[in-house]
Amino acid sequence: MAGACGAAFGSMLAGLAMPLVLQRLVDGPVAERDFSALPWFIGAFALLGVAEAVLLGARRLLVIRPATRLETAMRADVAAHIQRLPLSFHARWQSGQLLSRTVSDITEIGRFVAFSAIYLVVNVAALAVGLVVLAWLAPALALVVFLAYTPMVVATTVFEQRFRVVARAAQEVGGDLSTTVEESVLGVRVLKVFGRAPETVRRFTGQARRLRVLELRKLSYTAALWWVITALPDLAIVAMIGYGGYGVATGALSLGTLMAAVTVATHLRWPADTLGWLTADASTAAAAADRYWQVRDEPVTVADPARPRPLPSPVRGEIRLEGVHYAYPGGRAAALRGVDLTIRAGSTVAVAGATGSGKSTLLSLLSRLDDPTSGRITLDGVDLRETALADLRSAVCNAFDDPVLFSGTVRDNVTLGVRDAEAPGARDAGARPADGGGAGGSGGAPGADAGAGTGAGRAPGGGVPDGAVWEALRTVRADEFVAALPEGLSTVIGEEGLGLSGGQRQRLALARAILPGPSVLVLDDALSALDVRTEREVEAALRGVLGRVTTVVAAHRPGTLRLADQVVFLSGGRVAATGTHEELMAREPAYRLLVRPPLPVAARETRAPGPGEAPLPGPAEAPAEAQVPAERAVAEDGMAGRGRPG
Ligand SMILES: Nc1ncnc2c1ncn2[C@@H]1O[C@H](COP(=O)(O)OP(=O)(O)OP(=O)(O)O)[C@@H](O)[C@H]1O
Repeated sequence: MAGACGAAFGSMLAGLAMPLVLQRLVDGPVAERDFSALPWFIGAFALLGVAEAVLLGARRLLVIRPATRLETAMRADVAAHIQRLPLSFHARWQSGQLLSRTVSDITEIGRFVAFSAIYLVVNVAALAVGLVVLAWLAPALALVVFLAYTPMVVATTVFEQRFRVVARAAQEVGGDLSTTVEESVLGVRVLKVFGRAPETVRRFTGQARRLRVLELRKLSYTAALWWVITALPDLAIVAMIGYGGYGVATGALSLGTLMAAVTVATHLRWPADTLGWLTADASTAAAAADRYWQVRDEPVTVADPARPRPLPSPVRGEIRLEGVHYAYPGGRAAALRGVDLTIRAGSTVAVAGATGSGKSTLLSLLSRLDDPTSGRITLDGVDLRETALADLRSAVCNAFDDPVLFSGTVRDNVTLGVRDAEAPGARDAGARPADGGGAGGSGGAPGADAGAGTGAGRAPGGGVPDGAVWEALRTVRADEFVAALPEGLSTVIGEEGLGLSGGQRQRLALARAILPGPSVLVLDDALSALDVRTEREVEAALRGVLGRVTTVVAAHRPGTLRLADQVVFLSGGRVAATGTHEELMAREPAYRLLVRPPLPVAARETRAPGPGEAPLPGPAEAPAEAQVPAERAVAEDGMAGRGRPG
């Protein structure tokens, strides 16, 4: 960058030297009509011209590498930073705003660094050097130029302040525009069925119009500045010619000096003219940099400790929550309020509770998507904050109710959680090179795919053998539909997994969670889109395959709750009760109401209570103390919800 500045400055000096050679030529050989030295003058002009051109080219070559490298580095840096930021940050920020900051704002900064920054420095220097040269040639003419250029500085300062505000507003609206596009594309089905597509288009058009108004305001500021910036140097030249012409006529000034002074003033027009848009560029880049640093300065609260404590090997999977509180930034009430819980290694624990009771929040803390506001969580006795995030996330895998799939193949999506070193089955891949077919429950198709996709039955992503991928798919009953896809594991599924049913997407997300062979599996309503029969099959298969894995599952359905060794019943962010499903059904009316709400009278008359279940009181016969807390629990949790799914 310094080299580029030097080259630009050199080319500017070469340009400014030409009028001085001109002065010598006019006052010397031309005035004396002695052209013997003319070739030297021509040579000097040619040399200065070539130097100016070469140095300009050098500036461009020198700057382009560091500037593009800076742009790429900033982009990579902010993208990595966004990935490190906790869940609470992502809950606050619109994705469109993040998109515009990582894409268009950094482009603005890159452009400023590559071009405008250098010329802002060099052109201001050119104006200063030009004035010094003029003062040396003819102080009176320098004064004329100086007086003309002073209002330009004032105008530019005022312009910069105003333009920056509008530039910032335009960038914000650009971010909103990206958010609207993104939401309208992701939510296209909802918008269509509720007939809201035209309204979204109207919203988009409104934002586009607001952007246009702001862009027009930017242009009107620039136009006003341009007017000042173009008019004043012209006026200066007119004044110089008038005053200088009088000086030449009276003999106070040589013709060569006047020509040189006017040429210098003309030469300074470009640096003066460009001040307008260079300042505009600087303001835009400054506003973009503000927006960039707004994200970059967000503290990474969930980070590796300075000296990470290793988890025991192998991880047993005992989890303890001690006085865990969690409050979302800006949330009205704490989502978790003093949760104490022990989850035995290898056990299956179901977390139940009304909507908004804190299930998803609790589950997200187990893999440190965020840290408790107070209290602590340990895994095999190690505080989650004391261990390396990579180790923790190898040990704990999540599947969510909203299964996010990325654009890529089925294989890419399912092997997403596997790091190269830990590829399951990689050790014994040699022993069963083509076991993709064997693992797939549907006969030859999976094997055929394994062969067709990779040639050796090994997946490219993470070095996971296709056999292991099929095994995971079979466990979650996804092997049949994947085998029926046109290219099996290599079928490209669209962004967000569109093209697959909700249940199919959930099963792929589940296969992704079990493939790395975690010690703790966290399932946040991860089977909610499956029909009851498939859910039972998947649960049974999961139990068989996962064996001693600690499983924490947020669940509503009695079938899932019954399978758990322990059910934790949350209410309003607190553990209201723990026990087996049957115990809670027998002794917790609120739990009973949640899991099996009162049936309509006709149905209640024909239905006998289940095993270990006390008869369910109807609204009329329920004891007041049993019914009120239950209803209040449900109502409170419902009230606490902000309509945002966990
Ligand atoms: N990003 C957020 N910002 C502020 N409050 C939030 C946020 N996400 C959740 N909450 C609040 O935290 C509480 C617990 O939410 P959580 O999603 O954990 O409930 P849940 O039991 O999983 O609900 P559901 O069964 O509906 O998924 C709710 O009151 C909810 O409104």
